[in-house]
Amino acid sequence: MAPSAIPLPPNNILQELDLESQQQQQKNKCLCLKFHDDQQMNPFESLVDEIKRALGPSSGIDSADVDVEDLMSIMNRYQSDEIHWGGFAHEDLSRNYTRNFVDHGNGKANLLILVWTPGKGSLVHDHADAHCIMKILKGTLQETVYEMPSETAVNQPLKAERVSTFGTNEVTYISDDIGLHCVSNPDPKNIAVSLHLYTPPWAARRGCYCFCAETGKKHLVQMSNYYSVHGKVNRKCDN
Ligand SMILES: N[C@@H](CS(=O)O)C(=O)O
Ligand SMILES: [Fe+2]
Repeated sequence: MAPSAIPLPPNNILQELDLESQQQQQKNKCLCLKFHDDQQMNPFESLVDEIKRALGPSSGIDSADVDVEDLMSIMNRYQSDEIHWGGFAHEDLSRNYTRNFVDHGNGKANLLILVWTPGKGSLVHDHADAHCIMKILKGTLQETVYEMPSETAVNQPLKAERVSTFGTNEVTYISDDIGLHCVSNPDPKNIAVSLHLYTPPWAARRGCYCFCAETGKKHLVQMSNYYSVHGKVNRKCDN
């Protein structure tokens, strides 16, 4: 059917043919534009776009209805290639790892690329009541999960539940309902890189707690400062 913006003269075949060809040209133009857009987005950018669509529009920050399995399968489908995300991944061997901001997921999330120094890792920490999905983009990461200590426990060592190793392209999930964790790069020579989706972005707003494994004592750490933002290094970063 002809679009209402272009009225079709019923008895003029030439004009009708002309209109059909105009419509076809318009369709081709649309396809070209779409193709052009897709061509401009590399597969990592398409992944970010897909994550944002899954998170939904910026209608409210609370992601109680977030579909973790859907987000995990979106992240699983992406085949990591450094050429796609290398611009975000800043390494700094003077730190255990760098936190590089990629996107805020329509205001509902924090999407970060972390670059892990060989042999170094994070402190034991919680995730500020948010979902955390992690995909390994390069190398290997080791995760130790601990039981969440009870609020009343004083001077009690944390209980380690399991240690897992994840290789490139693997995806894993943690939340405070599962427990605490720490992550490290076991490779003595090569960096590792991971993509982390936090939703809602509570850690960036409120910070998260780091725990001493021997005593269970915790302290709040601010997580709102990034080593780089959209690929550009932030010289004032202090965490
Ligand atoms: N959740 C940590 C990284 S990891 O150890 O999972 C962070 O955002 O710094
Ligand atoms: Fe974590």
